[in-house]
Amino acid sequence: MNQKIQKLLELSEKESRRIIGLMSGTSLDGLDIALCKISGSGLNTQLTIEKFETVSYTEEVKNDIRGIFSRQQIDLQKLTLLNAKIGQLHAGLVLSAMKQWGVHPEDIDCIASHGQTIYHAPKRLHKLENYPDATLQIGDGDHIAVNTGIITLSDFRQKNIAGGGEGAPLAIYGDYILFSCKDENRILLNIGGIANFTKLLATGVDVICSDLGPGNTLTDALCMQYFNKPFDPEGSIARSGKVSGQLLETMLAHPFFLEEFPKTTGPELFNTGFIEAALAASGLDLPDPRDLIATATALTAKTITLGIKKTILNMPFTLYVSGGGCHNSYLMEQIQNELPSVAVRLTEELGINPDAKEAALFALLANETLCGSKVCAGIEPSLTMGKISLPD
Ligand SMILES: Nc1ncnc2c1ncn2[C@@H]1O[C@H](COP(=O)(O)OP(=O)(O)OP(=O)(O)O)[C@@H](O)[C@H]1O
Ligand SMILES: CC(=O)N[C@H]1[C@@H]2OC[C@@H](O2)[C@@H](O)[C@@H]1O[C@H](C)C(=O)O
Repeated sequence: MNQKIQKLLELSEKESRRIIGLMSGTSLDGLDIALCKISGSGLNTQLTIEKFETVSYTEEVKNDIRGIFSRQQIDLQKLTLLNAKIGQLHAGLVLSAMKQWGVHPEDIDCIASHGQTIYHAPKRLHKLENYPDATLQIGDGDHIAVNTGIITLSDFRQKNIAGGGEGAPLAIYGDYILFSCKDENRILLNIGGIANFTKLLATGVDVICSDLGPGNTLTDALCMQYFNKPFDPEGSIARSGKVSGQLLETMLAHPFFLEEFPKTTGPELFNTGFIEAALAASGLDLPDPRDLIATATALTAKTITLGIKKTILNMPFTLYVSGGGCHNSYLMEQIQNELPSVAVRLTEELGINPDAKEAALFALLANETLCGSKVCAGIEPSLTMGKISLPD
C-alpha cells in the first residue's frame, strides 16, 4: 500500500491520537492552539486538553485580515495572498508553540485547522435566488501540512454545507459528543464574537444548536472606535454607562432575532452599521459612547437569555459558558440576572478550558474523520468533515 495511505490507516487504528486543534475566530484576536489527547470516537470519545495557548495576532496581521474580513468588496489579490500567508503564519505559530511545550512534530498525529472565516453568507443573509448557503475560511491546510510536516485536516465547514447545513455552528457535534449527560439538562453557551448555544436534554432528544446573535463583536467594534481598545475589559466601560431602552428595543426588533433556530450569522450583519441603522430608526441622537457600549452589552445578554428561555421553556437546566465573553464579568452578571434560577457555570467544570473549547472542537471533528465514523448519527447533517492535506 502507498505509505501515505498506510500512515492514515495506522492513525485511524490507534488507541488514542494527539491532535492540535486551531481556531481563529471572528474576534480576530489571535490563534487558539489546543493540543488534545483523544481516544475513541463518537459518544465513546475521551478528550483531554494537554496544552493550550492563544497567540495574539500582531497589529499588522489584524489589519491585513480586517482589510478583507466580512466586506462585500475587497482586493482579490489580497484575499489570494492571505490564503497562503495565514496558512504559513499558523504553521509557524504551531511550531513555536510545540517548541515551547517541548513537543516534537513526530509526537503529533495531526493538526485540525479551522482557518480564518472571511465571509459567512447563509441564504438568510445574501437572499440571492439560485445561490446556495456559503462560507469562506482561508489559511490553506496544505501550507500548514508542508510547513509543519504534520498531516492537517482543514476547511471543515464546506462539507457541512454540502450536506445541507449552513456551515455553522459546528459546535453541535463536539457539544453532543463531549457534554451529553443523562442526569442533567445542559445548555452550552459560547460567547465569542458571535454567541451560539447547544441544547442537550438529559433525555437525549431534541438537540438544538444555533447562533444567537452578537457576542462581543459589537462591543469590540465600539471599544475600538471610541476608546482605541480591542475590547471592554471585564465589562468596565459598559458598567459605567447607561442602557438606552429605546435603542435596545429597536435592535431587538431586528428580523434575525425573530427567525426560528437553528440559524447562523456573523459580523457581516452585526457591525457598527447595524448600530447606526438602529440609532437612525429610533430617532435618537448619538448617545455617550459608554451608553452605546452598555446598550450593546445588554443586547448580547438579552438575545442570549431570550433565545435560551424560548428553547428550553420551563425545564431546569445548567448553563455552561465558554469563549472570551466569559471574562466579561458585567456581561456574565447580566446573564445571571436574566436567568435568576439557573446555575451559570464555566465549561472548566466539565473539564474543558472555556478559552480552548472551540479549538478542541475542531480536534474532535478531525478525530471523527480519521476514525471513519459517521459524525453523531442522529444529528443532521451526519457527515465526516475536513479535507486531508499530506505533508509530502
Ligand atoms: N478580560 C476580558 N474582558 C472582557 N472581554 C474579554 C476579555 N477577554 C476576552 N474578552 C472578549 O472575548 C473576545 C474573544 O473571544 P473568543 O476568542 O472566544 O472569540 P472568537 O473565537 O474570535 O469568536 P467566534 O467564536 O465568534 O468565532 C474578545 O474580543 C473580547 O471581546
Ligand atoms: C462561519 C463561522 O466561522 N462561524 C463561527 C462564528 O463564531 C461563533 C459562531 O459564529 C459560530 O457559528 C462559528 O464558530 C463555531 C466554532 C461553530 O461553528 O460552532
